[in-house]
Amino acid sequence: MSNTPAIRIRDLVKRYAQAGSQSGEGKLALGGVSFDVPQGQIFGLLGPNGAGKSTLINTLAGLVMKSSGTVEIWGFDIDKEPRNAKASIGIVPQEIVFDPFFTPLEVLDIQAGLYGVPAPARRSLELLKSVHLADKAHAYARSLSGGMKRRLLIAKAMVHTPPILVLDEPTAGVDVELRRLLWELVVDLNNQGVTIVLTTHYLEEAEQLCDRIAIINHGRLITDQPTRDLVGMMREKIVVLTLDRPIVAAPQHEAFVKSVISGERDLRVTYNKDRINAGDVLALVQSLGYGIVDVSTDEADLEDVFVKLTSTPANALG
Ligand SMILES: Nc1ncnc2c1ncn2[C@@H]1O[C@H](COP(=O)(O)OP(=O)(O)OP(=O)(O)O)[C@@H](O)[C@H]1O
Repeated sequence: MSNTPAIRIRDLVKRYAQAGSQSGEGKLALGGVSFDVPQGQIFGLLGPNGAGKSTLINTLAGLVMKSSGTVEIWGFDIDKEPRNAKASIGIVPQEIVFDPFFTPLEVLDIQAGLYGVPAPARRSLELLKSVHLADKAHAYARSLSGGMKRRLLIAKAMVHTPPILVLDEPTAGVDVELRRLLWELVVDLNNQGVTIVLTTHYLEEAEQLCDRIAIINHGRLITDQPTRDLVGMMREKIVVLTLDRPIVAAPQHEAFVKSVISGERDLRVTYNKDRINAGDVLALVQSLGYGIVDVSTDEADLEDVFVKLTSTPANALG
């Protein structure tokens, strides 16, 4: 298992059947996606709404039947060895669903039973401790706060001690404090050797947390890189200048990626930060006889990369 990826996805296609459609043409949610999730990493799966993230995760969870392609989880093909594949992955769903009349301890015991974990091997209390819910072990699930329920979902996904944990939008709509707690939990689990896959809308957190990021858009993989490299891709910086008089023509330079007049006296220059710096840009503008009244700069981050990579319009997918 040492070099096998935790998850291996090849040419994954999912076309949802369209109700009432006679043609067999449905909604193409995944149009042939291939990538690996390396073992031991925190892997971020990002994409705009409707990109296909949930479809992909639900395929891993066995909740969505793929149309074609192969998926291996911990080396087990989900078609050929579904039980082993299922035993190797824990999924934390987006939706919170519990029977309100069970206590957290019962929720975990029942889930362990469903996974065939024998009673002596169950770690329900230990899991509750690890998600800071030990004091709620005997409370009704309905009495838990939203944040507690989310933590219980993480514990529930771990009852069979899977080597891979997948979290679908774990922090959507939760407050900053709880978000931090959830991320700490994720990092703790990862430090214990669990490979983590998560989807999130919070790019700043993905940037801080994930070792590697894949971005999908319109059902296609558009990038899959170490986070460092992805952010490093943005070699561009922007400086916005307000000048002392109307600009006749936007100054150009070979190190400028773009130079545009953004207002009568405003100039917006995108430049390659490996080649020149903001001071050089200012000096160039001044050398053309303009006085500079105001300056601001903009640093690229994952958000810029994301916008840049996902701003392409939908292609032939339909
Ligand atoms: N059961 C379904 N039947 C038909 N179309 C579906 C179904 N589920 C999802 N889709 C469509 O497939 C595409 C991908 O949806 P999916 O939920 O996987 O995207 P997502 O990236 O998870 O989006 P979000 O971030 O909004 O959850 C969307 O166009 C969606 O409308």
